[in-house]
This record gives sequence, C-alpha cells and structure tokens, in this order.
Amino acid sequence: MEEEQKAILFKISSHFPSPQGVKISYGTAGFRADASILQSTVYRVGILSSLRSLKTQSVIGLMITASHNKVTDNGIKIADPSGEMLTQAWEPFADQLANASDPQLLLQLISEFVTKENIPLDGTWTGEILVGRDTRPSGASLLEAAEQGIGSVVGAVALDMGILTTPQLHWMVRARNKGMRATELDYFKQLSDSFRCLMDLIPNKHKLNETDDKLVVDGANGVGGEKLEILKKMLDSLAIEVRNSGKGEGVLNEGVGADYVQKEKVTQHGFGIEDVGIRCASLDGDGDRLVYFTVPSNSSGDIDLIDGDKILSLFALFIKEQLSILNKEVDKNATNNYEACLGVIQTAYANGASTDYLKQLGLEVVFTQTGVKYLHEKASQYDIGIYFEANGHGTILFSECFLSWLDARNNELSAISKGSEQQKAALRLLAVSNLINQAVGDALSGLLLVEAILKHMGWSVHRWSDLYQDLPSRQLKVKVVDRTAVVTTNAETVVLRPHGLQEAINAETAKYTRGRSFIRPSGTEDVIRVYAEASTQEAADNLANSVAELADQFLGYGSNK
Ligand SMILES: CC(=O)N[C@H]1[C@@H](OP(=O)(O)O)O[C@H](CO)[C@@H](O)[C@@H]1O
Ligand SMILES: [Mg+2]
Repeated sequence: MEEEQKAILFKISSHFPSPQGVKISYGTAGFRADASILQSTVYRVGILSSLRSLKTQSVIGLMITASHNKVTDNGIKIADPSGEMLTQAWEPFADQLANASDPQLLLQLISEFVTKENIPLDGTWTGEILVGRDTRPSGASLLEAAEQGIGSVVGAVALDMGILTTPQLHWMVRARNKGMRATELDYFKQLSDSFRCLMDLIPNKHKLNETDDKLVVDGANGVGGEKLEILKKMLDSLAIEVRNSGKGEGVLNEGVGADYVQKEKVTQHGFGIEDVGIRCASLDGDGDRLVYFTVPSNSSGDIDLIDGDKILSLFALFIKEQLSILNKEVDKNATNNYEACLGVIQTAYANGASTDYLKQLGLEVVFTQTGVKYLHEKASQYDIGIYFEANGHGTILFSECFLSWLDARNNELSAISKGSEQQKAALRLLAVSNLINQAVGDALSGLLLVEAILKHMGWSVHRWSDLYQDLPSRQLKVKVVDRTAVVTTNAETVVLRPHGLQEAINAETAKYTRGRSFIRPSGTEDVIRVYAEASTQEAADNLANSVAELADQFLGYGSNK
C-alpha cells in the first residue's frame, strides 16, 4: 500500500474512533446496533466495500438499514457483484475492521489484507459503490460516514442512490454488473412489465373472476410502503391500498410490519374488524419480507397468518405446474429436452406442516442455517431454487443455464406452436424470472408474483391458506450472559454446547405430540431464540416455555445464581 494511501486512511480514521467496550459482529445480515454507536462501523464498512469493489472489479452495494428492528437501531450490509450478500469469506475481515481499537491497528489490518488478497490499489480500475438507505432518521449521518470510508480508499467512489428498499439496492448492483439499465424507474418497469405479462397469460376461465380483488398492504411505516405507492400506479389490473405507508404519524416497525404480524399473530395498527375476510399483506421495514394475512370474524384481535412457508408453497406449486406443462409432450429422444432440477430451501423455523406438504408434492426440500445468505447459496445450486424463511424473506433463483435453454425453447415453440399451452408455460416461467428479484428476497416483487399466481389459479386468499394447516408454534427470546456460548449443528436444530442442554431439550420435546423444539443464538439481537411447535397452541406454548427455562438454567442470568 502506498504511503499516500496510508496517510489518508490514518487521517480520516482518526475522526471515527470505535465505541469503547462494545464488540460488534457481522451477524446474520450485516452489522446492527443502536444507531448512536454505528458511525465508526459504517465508516469501516465503507472502506471494506471499496476494497471489495477493487478486488472484484465490479460495482458493490452498501445498504444502511436495520430492517424490522426498532427505529433507533440501524445497520449496514454489503451486496456483492451479483447482488447477493457479501461473501462469507470476507466476514472475518469485516469483524476485525469493525472492532479495531485504533487507527494504527486499522491501518495494519487493511494493509495486510490488501497484500493477502492482492487487491489492486494502483488506480487501474475505479471502484464504484452504490449506497442506499431506509427511512430511519439516522440514515443521513451514517451515509456520510459510509461516504468517508469509501473515499478513504484511493480510486473508489460512492454513489448515493437515496432512500431505497434493500432489494432495490441489491437489484441495482446486479443490473449494473450485467451492463443493464439500473435506475429505480428501470426496476419499477421490469416489475410492472413482467407482472403484466403474467396477467396476460392468465387462463381465460379465470380472467373474469373479479371477486377478492382488493389487496390491503401494511407498509410497516417504512420505505416499502412508499415504494409500493409508486409501483401501484404502474399496475392497471390490481387494486392496492397501502396503509402504514410511512407518510403518516406512525413509527417504523412499531406495532406494524411483517415481523410483528408473523411473530405476534395479531392485527397491527391500522387494521381491524373492518378488514374481515379481505386479502391483506404486510412488508417489513426495509421491504425485503412479505407475509399475507386475513382478519377473522371472531373479533379476537388474532389474524390468520399466511407466512413465508405458504408463499413458498404457492410458488412451488405454480413452478412445478408450469414445468410439467412445458415437458408434457416432450419427445424423449429430442435434444431440446431439459429436465429442470427444482429445489426448495427452508430453515428450521419452517412450519413442520409446510415441509410435509412440500414433500408430498414430491419436491426436494433442503434445510440450511437461518439467514438469507445460506438459503440463497443453496438455492443457486439448482436450475430453479425456491427459498423462503418462515418470516417471509425469500425468492426464486433461476440458473443462467436453465434460462438460456428456456429462452431458446420458447423461440422454438413460438415457431412451431405459437400460443400453445406449452409455449405459454415457457413464457410464464420467463416472466417469473424477470418479476422475481434474482438478487435477494423482495417483498414488492414477491407480492406481485403472489397476486398473479392467485389470479392464475382462480384462488381466493382462503383457498390458498387452506393448502395445509400450520402446526401451532411459538417463538420466544431469552436474554443470556453470553449467547455465543451456544454452538449448534444440523441446520441449527441440535445444540452441541453447552453439554447436556440438547438432551434436556429432547426429554422435554418427547412429552408432546408432534413436538419439535430448538434453540439458537440470534445473529441480529443479543438473545437466544427458542422455537417450539406441537399439536395444540397450548402445547406449543408450554414446550417453548420449558425450553426457554432450560436455556435460562444452562446459560442465562439464572445460571449465575
Ligand atoms: C427467527 C428469525 O426470524 N430470524 C431472522 C433474524 O435473524 P436472527 O439471526 O434470528 O436474529 O433476522 C434475519 C435478518 O433479517 C433473518 O434472516 C432471520 O430469519
Ligand atoms: Mg428486512
């Protein structure tokens, strides 16, 4: 590293001292903490993003958001060249940078890393980093810190993309690196065009089905609601009403949003008895999670949740159907045959009933650790990989290889049997690949796909909800002395350490019909999460409480007494 570069880094870094006595880690989805202590972290991640851009010679993304967490929190994460999460191989470096106690150590770490990774700092290529942020008030000052970090690396420039949903930013990074148009308008156009294309392909018999047409969406008082207001103006065949759109008085994620709805299973602010039976959806604070729900007529305040697992099931059904139409009349000896490999990816939080259902459909279901970075990686190994977390974060990935076959097959079919069912299936799959965000889970594109599929099937929201009955479940959080003391294996379903805890959980779980329970340390909050499901709600609650007590005994403040 040149002396001049070292001097710049040293000088600017001294304005961003790391907070005393706080250890911060890259976690499930980047760094997250109270916004007041994040300046130095964001500055350092700015540096890292410049190095990543120079190393990959690609456009990189930086998103300032704490998603569904409270408004006073914030966070930062990096989008890699294809729009996916930062490679896990660089996460330890991110942790080291964020926790370096002084500018001298920071400089040394950067210098060593630049040498080890052979990062070209000679000005032969200009690094470019697209920076987005959600609507949090702390976003503007953290953006400045990010820009300072990016500017500390000679040859890298920051481009402020303004307030965006997380998936919009990821989409832009991907589009830029593919040499495609990548403005926000291009994003909206791609979504609305491909949605229109899917709607035009709806079987005639369902076109007149006008029941159930209104959709009411909870925008979590965040950026997703704002963007949906814009997008909906470009859609002529869908009536969307946005509530908690972020323009009113409500606070981001407070008693609203996908996380609240999915975890609490009660109506959020702005919804109530007047919405009985209507198709409703909820986004999270940065617009990358989507759940649906309906308000039942019993005025209990509860909702009927249609979570990520059910969205996944709907997508899987549709894709499977289109693939089978496409392959229906295939000549077994023809060279244009392609048996697409379809995979479904879930985490341990997936409701057991959803997994049973997907397996009954004959689908291959694979489990990964919690966090989109793991699911995405696995899904990308299939021709079509569908992944969803129960909380509503997911998408469908299409491999380049499958897409180029599909494109060629569509051209072929359009020459020999234009307008045939087979060709329509090819067109539908192509439209889905354009509609559904290929970079990361995206509530807006997911919502349009759900809407198009329901219309295609001629299904009401209730028909969809009845695909299978969720097993009652409960999630709890336990505050412990050191959550890193919990080490898990087997997609986080088995505790290896502390010793004896897993055996105790097993003994408790065995008492319940269809009982299943696991614990794991959260990667975004300083807690242990407990999950339990069983054949009744009371049983799931009891199992969760007993396991939470075990976690407390083995690890919690109680264990110190
Ligand atoms: C149980 C749960 O919902 N966990 C969430 C949550 O991660 P934790 O590591 O559990 O805190 O936030 C992640 C980022 O949004 C999301 O990917 C994940 O699914
Ligand atoms: Mg989110």
